[in-house]
Amino acid sequence: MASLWDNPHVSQLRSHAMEILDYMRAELEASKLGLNWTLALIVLLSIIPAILLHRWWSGRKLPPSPPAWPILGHLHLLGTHAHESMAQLSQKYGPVMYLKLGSQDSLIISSPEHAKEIFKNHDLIFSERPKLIVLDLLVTNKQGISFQSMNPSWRNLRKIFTMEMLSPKRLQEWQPIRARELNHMLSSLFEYSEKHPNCPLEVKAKLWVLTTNITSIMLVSKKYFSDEYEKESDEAKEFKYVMEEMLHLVGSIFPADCLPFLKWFDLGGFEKRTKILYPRFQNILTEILKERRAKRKEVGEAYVDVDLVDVLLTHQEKGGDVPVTEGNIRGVVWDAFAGGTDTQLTVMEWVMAHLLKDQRTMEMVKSELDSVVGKERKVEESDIPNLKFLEAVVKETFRLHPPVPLLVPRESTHACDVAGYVVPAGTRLFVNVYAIGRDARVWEDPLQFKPQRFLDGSRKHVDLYGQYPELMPFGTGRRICPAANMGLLQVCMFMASMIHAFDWSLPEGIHPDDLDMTEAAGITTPMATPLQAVPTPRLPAHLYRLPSS
Ligand code: HEM
Repeated sequence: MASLWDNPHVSQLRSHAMEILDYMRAELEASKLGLNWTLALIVLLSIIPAILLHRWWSGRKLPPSPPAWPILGHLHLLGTHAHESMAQLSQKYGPVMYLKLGSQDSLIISSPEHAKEIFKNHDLIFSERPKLIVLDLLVTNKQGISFQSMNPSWRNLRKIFTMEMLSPKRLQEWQPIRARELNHMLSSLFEYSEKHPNCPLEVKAKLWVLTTNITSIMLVSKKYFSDEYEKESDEAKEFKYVMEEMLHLVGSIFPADCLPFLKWFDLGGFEKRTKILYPRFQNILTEILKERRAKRKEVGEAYVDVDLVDVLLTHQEKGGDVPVTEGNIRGVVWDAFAGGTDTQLTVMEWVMAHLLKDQRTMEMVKSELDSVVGKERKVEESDIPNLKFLEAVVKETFRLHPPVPLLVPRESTHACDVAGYVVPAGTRLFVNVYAIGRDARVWEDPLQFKPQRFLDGSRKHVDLYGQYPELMPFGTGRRICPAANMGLLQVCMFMASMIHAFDWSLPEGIHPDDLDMTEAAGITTPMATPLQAVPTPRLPAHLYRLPSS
């Protein structure tokens, strides 16, 4: 980071002050004034540069900003979809924009160049997460990875999480679980299509069962869900309710976060809901940990870790310089459930919607699948690197519908310079990857769904791992999503399997042009109207049978 003294104005001021000081010293010696006078003058003269420096710093400009209202600042300019409002405002006020959200200073970045500048020059300054009321209430969430400060505990947990859940070796070890659960879903879709030919189903609901089961098996070796909600156990229903409500609350803007004086009023009842929910969430985790500890005790030394909770418990037992606490374990379990479900579901629902809207592209995906996989077997994970067109479809969907459109907000720990503007300490950073993905300066025909752009031309090499600021749905820098590899693998694998095994069509009477492509409001952006589609099997019937049946 450039030091303040590197700035030409500052160093000029400094050398003037030094010259004056030298001159005064010489004069003092010549006039033989007393020591007290000398000291007083030195103190006085050292204050002058500080005052000048302060004036210079405070005279520098904040980034451009719309006219603000008293108290509300710019809050009134944000609609239900903050990323869309911010994208529109930045058309007028530029890609580096300052908003005052109530009392909260906020920096909105909407261009790849400035996103790159921030993460290249100031990633460390912007690596803290904001202190939100919801996190004070959901105490353990702050002790996991996503919302913890950048301290040794965060580093340790991120390392354990990456090595023990997401390393290539681990991903390979979990493969049979993904395959088994995926087969369950394909088989249940087949049964459904036999029993209810030409009847639509909610695509996301099916994918929810699949992704949540896989996540919960990896975390706690537990499969909570079956295909029919009515048949769910009370435990599964409670789990589903608590997770959905928690995600909703974490993604909501509590009015008092922007206007602290509202803390006494709990507008919208968010605090009350959070306080009721938290013990229910803790009860679920307490049960999981109680069962697991009992099992570990029963088996004794011969016990082998089978999932992430086990790994964390082992680290806890071992102790070490950076201990893993009970709160850390609960926090990481929450991170994986929250981070790992809605994000993937959102992008998969949009992939299906775009392909149903654009049947020509759907046919191209199928034709690639038929040539790489054929119709005599199901898709396997080893096929994924060969499905280049599908990969382009997934990238194009991430471009138009990044599941976390403003990334997870960060907050600056020190003042810094961005694009020549001053950004005070404590400023909240929103990188609008939604706006960047639709920027006409960056993308040709930005609003059109054109996967080919990733197969030829200048975007051919763009990947999703945080190296290309024009496309970074997983974020970048120190806080980049640690599970991007797993998320992408699952999205590609599930989409490939669903499209390979079934012909999908829109419900009768819905024309592709009439499909509602609006986004729901929230921290993630699924379709406002959940996608309904009709599956028709396209493989030989025996391929849908489960091995045991
Ligand atoms: C399509 C799938 C996914 C998307 C689009 C996504 C997106 C993101 C984004 C945008 C961030 C914030 C990055 C930043 O601040 O720069 C993030 C952080 C995180 N994600 Fe993901 N994610 C996905 C899947 C997952 C999965 C499957 C898991 C876990 C099983 C996960 C766990 C996390 C965690 C723990 C963090 C916090 C990292 C930190 O603060 O150090 N994510 N993710």
